[in-house]
Amino acid sequence: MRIITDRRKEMTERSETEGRDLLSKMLLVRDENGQFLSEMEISNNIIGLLVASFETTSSAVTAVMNYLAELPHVYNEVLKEQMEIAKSKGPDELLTWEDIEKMKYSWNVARESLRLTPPAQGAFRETTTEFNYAGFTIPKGWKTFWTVHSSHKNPKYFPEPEKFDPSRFEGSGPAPYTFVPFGGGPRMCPGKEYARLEVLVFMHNVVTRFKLEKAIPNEKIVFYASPIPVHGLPVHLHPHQK
Ligand code: HEM
Repeated sequence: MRIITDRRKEMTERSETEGRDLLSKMLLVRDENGQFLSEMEISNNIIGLLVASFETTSSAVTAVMNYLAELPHVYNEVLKEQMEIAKSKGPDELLTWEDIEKMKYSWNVARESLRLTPPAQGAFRETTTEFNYAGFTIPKGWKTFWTVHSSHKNPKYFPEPEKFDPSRFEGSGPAPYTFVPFGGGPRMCPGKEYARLEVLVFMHNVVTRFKLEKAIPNEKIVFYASPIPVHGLPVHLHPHQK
């Protein structure tokens, strides 16, 4: 809270009108009544953003690494795709947006990982109208919780739902609103594209350098807010032969 108070004072003294980072932008934004956000609201928003972005992405990256270590045929296909991209670049050249767009198989793998091991389990919605679901009447105004698992494991939309099969995402992919690791509708995750970038860049940098071997073969997955291997997924990294 003190950081927020000090920054507000500093910005007022300097008559700053352009936000240079998230905190200063939040200090400048006004609500529909022209009021600035309170320090408590700003603090809640920043903590909310950290919770929504950090643990989810870390869980997603960990789950992908776990599958790559466990499934050599999937790892080999990802390696092939990522090596093609790596070979097309100079030694210190950074990845570009065009490179990310080429990572089609890798993204199918990441999506299949998000389907089977989703970092977020669902979210709340308030019903705007009464409706019937599975023989139950849900009245208008009730708070409901939609879950990711019931859709992701539904054999009607995902045959052999427990099988890791990235080809489900080829072509037009799953039907709308059946693959929902980032939610859906107007409150869908705003960090979705950023998360895609983080996961794919991580995959590229690990796979093009190393083969992965799990240090604990049957490591248990536990749920805090997101699923995470109980010991943090220790792996042996074997550099590729030159
Ligand atoms: C793999 C990573 C991530 C997953 C699986 C994920 C998943 C989700 C889900 C399921 C929701 C609820 C959506 C809904 O109610 O329909 C959500 C909301 C949200 N996410 Fe993410 N998220 C991820 C990464 C991120 C990142 C990187 C950021 C920010 C940089 C972020 C920021 C948010 C915010 C602010 C909300 C609340 C949106 C609102 O209520 O309007 N998320 N996320």
